[in-house]
Amino acid sequence: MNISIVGAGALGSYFGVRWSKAGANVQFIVREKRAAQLQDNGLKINSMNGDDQIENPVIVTDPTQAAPADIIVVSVKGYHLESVIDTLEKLVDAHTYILPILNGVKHYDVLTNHFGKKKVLGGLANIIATLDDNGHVKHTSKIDEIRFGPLDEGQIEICEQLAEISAAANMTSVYSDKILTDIWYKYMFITAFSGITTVSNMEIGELLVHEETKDIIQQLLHEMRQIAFCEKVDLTVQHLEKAWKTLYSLPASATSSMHQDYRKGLHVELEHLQGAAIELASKHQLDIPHLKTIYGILKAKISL
Ligand SMILES: NC(=O)C1=CN([C@@H]2O[C@H](COP(=O)(O)OP(=O)(O)OC[C@H]3O[C@@H](n4cnc5c(N)ncnc54)[C@H](OP(=O)(O)O)[C@@H]3O)[C@@H](O)[C@H]2O)C=CC1
Ligand SMILES: CC(C)(CO)C(=O)C(=O)O
Repeated sequence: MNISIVGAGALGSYFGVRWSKAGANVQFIVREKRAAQLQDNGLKINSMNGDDQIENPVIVTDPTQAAPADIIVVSVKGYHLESVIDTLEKLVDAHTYILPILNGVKHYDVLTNHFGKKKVLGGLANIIATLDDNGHVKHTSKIDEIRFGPLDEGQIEICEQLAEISAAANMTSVYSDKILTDIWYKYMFITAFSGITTVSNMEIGELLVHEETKDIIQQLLHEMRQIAFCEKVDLTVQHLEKAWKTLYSLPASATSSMHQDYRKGLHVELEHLQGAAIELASKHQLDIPHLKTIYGILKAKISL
């Protein structure tokens, strides 16, 4: 299988290396700075599930020079999505599918508006990873799950092919026949988790102490569930319980990637996650006071 990765950051590099080692032809579509780093240092992953590396990754800076791909994995941050549309236009041909693995849902509208619903597969990732100063992947928990599935009947075959190569890779992969629900479950979870950790600048262990704080998290999850319902995605009470259980299962020092980015002074996906949720709520005239409060405070904090 030929896989192009657009966004060779933490996630794109991690899964790209694992697929490559399983026998896929993987090329990384990158900008000049990342290209230089990959040429100088190679592509390595340091992982609790086993280190791995590609000495000479296939690096492409001009998308018109890229080899045709069966699947283009999009793993940029939400705020960079618009900037890769041009690149994707040069990469997509009649046979190519796009697999986004960003958090959130807003990118599905952007991608399907440009490329059509038949082209865009459903995907998400559950992993805690970042790039170190050498541009190597630091994967810091046992979880390294990529989850994907068809959003359209015509996508079943390509998802099955991806499942086959992924099963041979040293990572966890799940072919889901209810990927839209999975994407929304993750969106509910991450919007609450990233919102509360970033706004408070606190880790999860510190946040699960007082009933009053826990109530805010519950309300955030509940508001996200209401938005999902209006978008015709039925997140059940069991989904809420699962989110709650997951929060309790995390080590006390765990936090969201948004909070980690905030602490490093990096740009955060506020508009892509909480901002987009507020837009959807407003379309459905839903009252979501907790999400709006978190968003309003974060907006002020990140513009400091
Ligand atoms: N990190 C994590 O643990 C998790 C992240 N996620 C989600 O996955 C998504 C990706 O996150 P993550 O991997 O951490 O992000 P990173 O910031 O590590 O990687 C994003 C990469 O996209 C590249 N990029 C941006 N614009 C372009 C462009 N125009 N052309 C080519 N490459 C480009 C950046 O490269 P450059 O160096 O050129 O800027 C960067 O390397 C996010 O939505 C995040 O929320 C989900 C689960 C866990
Ligand atoms: C919660 C986690 C680590 C799960 O993948 C995540 O998606 C994030 O923090 O962005």
